[in-house]
Amino acid sequence: MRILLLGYGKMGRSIESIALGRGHEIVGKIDMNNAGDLDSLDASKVDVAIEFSQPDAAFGNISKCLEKGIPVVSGTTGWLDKKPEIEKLCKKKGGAFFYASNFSIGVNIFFKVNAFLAKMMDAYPEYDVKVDEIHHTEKKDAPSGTAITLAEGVIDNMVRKQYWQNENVDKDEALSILSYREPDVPGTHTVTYHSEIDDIVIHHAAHTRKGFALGAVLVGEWLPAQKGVKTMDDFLKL
Ligand SMILES: NC(=O)C1=CN([C@@H]2O[C@H](COP(=O)(O)OP(=O)(O)OC[C@H]3O[C@@H](n4cnc5c(N)ncnc54)[C@H](OP(=O)(O)O)[C@@H]3O)[C@@H](O)[C@H]2O)C=CC1
Ligand SMILES: O=C(O)C1=N[C@H](C(=O)O)C[C@H](O)C1
Repeated sequence: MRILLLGYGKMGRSIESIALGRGHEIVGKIDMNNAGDLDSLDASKVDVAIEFSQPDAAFGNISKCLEKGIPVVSGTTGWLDKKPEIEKLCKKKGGAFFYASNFSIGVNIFFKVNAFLAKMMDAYPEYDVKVDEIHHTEKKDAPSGTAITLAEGVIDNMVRKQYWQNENVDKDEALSILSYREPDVPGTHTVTYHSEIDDIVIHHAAHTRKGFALGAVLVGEWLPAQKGVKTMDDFLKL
């Protein structure tokens, strides 16, 4: 597979290492310094683009690739207000686009457990629920994309929670997401149900970025044979 890396920071480098180990070729690396090179890129030399850049760069990167007919795997968080536009462009161009807030298999299992637990806890209003996330201090967005997906999983399955806020809020209908930044933490997420009597806690802690990077490469191997807007549910069939 000939892979174009959009974003060559912590994730781009980790994806490069996994991709080379699986026998793939890296045909280009785009970061802030050479972002203009994407405009003149020859799309016939690329099978798939893997995009882990930053919130203000993702939309431009992805739309340029889709315009050129390059399938795109994106993991950048913090730009999702513009995702509907990308999905429209993908359909218009007959292309392939994949987004996930988290590419780790473990987190995607955790998402399913979270939705199941929220449905069960809907019948027990004595429990309040919150989401905590901890990431490294260089992270540009808050809350994390993963925390937002977890919050959406609760809200979709629990009648009493209607929206999330990125602060501690004491309202029955609001779900608090609390964000913490600490050196070197790859990504830790916790969902806690608290009552006067006890706590029920589900927790995922990434030990390294390998799980995110491997997931992105595996999706990159799969996506070029697909058409349309795809998600982890299409890929993993959990
Ligand atoms: N979905 C998932 O599973 C995961 C998602 N992420 C997300 O991926 C993104 C990247 O994370 P991470 O690698 O840790 O961040 P880094 O800050 O380490 O890397 C970001 C990279 O993007 C580059 N960049 C900046 N502007 C552009 C541009 N216009 N075009 C292309 N590249 C550009 C930066 O270049 P320069 O170095 O020159 O500034 C840098 O190389 C974040 O949004 C993060 O939340 C992270 C882990 C897992
Ligand atoms: O920025 C990161 O590092 C991570 N970002 C993703 C997110 O915002 O959820 C995924 C992972 O937690 C690491």
